[in-house]
Amino acid sequence: MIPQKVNREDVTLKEVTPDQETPAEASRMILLAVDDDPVQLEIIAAAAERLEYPPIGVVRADSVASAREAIGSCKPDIVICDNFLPDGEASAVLTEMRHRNPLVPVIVITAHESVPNAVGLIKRGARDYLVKPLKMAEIQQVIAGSLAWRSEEEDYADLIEPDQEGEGIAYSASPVMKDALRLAGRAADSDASILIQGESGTGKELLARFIHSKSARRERPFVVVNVAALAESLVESELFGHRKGAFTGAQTDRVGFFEQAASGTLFIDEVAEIPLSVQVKLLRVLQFKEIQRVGDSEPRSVDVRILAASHKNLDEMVRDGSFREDLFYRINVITVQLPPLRERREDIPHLVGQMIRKLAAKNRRPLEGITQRALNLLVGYGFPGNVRELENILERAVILAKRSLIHEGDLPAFVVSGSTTEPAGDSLDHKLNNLERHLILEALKETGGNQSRAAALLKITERRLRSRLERLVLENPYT
Ligand SMILES: Nc1ncnc2c1ncn2[C@@H]1O[C@H](COP(=O)(O)OP(=O)(O)OP(=O)(O)O)[C@@H](O)[C@H]1O
Repeated sequence: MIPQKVNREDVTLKEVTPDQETPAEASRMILLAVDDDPVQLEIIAAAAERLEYPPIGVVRADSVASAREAIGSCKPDIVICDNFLPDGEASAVLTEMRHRNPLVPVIVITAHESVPNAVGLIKRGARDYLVKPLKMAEIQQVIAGSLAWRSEEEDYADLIEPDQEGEGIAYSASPVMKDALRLAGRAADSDASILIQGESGTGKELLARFIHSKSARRERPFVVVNVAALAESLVESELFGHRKGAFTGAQTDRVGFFEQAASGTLFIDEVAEIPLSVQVKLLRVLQFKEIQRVGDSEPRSVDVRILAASHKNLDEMVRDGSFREDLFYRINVITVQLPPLRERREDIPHLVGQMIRKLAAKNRRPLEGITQRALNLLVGYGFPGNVRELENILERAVILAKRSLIHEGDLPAFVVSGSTTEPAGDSLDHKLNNLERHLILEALKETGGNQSRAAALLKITERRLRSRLERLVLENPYT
């Protein structure tokens, strides 16, 4: 069975003014029912649809494969899945759901004799189980219980506590992130150089500021230099300064970043971009704590703590000779690896809360929070641009929102239909895919989902548009 697509018209709020909006409309949910027995599917659907609150749209699937597809395309808020399916077991559906969005409750249907098996699944993250033969009242109870559990866990509007400033590193529940923060906190007070690695937008600069603020140098300057933003020929003079007349264009003496950071911390962002010829000079600075301005014959002593960051794999660069091994060991006394956001999805609700508060204040918008459905879509999105991308998406939503909560319709189309759960966000191919996805979705939105007109807008044939949609694992969310 091809997972039956829920009609987004049914589940998306359209133009609803704050006065018209009821709490029920604000939190319309999607239930994915997975069973190869059509009778059981009907019982689940009837039970769900008869629940008065919250209103639920039901998507049906009859195999692991079609459930996987539906999880990707329909972004369920709750899953009820039979333990045994023709092509596999509920555990496969549970794994897929937890990978895509660990906050979505999964309920397993089991025969009486297989209850121990279902209990095993609960240990692996399933929310509850239902024993056959299914009874409407029990299904409704389990659904209501699971969703109540969700709102207890994630009372999103309340995440925005009045006394939170919304600045700084957000609280994290992710074990990997906690380890990274613990390590950074322990190393902060030493003078050791720290290398912060992580994809773009994972918070490397924010972490560097955190380390500085926890160090004995906190009252001294924190200076940031982004090497990628400097012309290659100027990296040396920007870092170390220059004397008047040292080269064409050096009209005055200039203090470099090292001297600006005297007694404080210098954060060298995109350290991998330092040309080899300057790397050897940086190594000398770290060894002897002396810098030499370009055009100067005398070295000057400097006392600076170095924090460096890169989204590139410096190990690999050392191996291929584009980064000096001795410099690598100097700047890498301690390495803190920041995980991509898609690997710590459990932190998204809290980040969202903190950011909405900050952005609402910044943009002077009376925003109170986000609907459960909209948050659910964010948790399920891939975030190739990590926390920075989340912040950009929320800023747009805060500005667009017509009501006191951010709704699904305030999120960009690529989040709603999002298929960016693919790995690694840094390659050119990945970025191009995202751009293409974005442009296609914009065209589809503009034409109300009409593919032939969207293709005309994009100046490609409809056939080509269809093949693009397929290649990008994208479906037309406006049909
Ligand atoms: N853990 C976090 N808590 C709250 N905000 C965060 C967190 N991580 C990142 N941000 C926010 O996301 C944005 C990007 O963070 P930052 O500039 O530190 O990332 P980066 O890894 O240095 O990016 P790049 O590699 O592109 O320089 C910033 O606005 C920052 O405040």
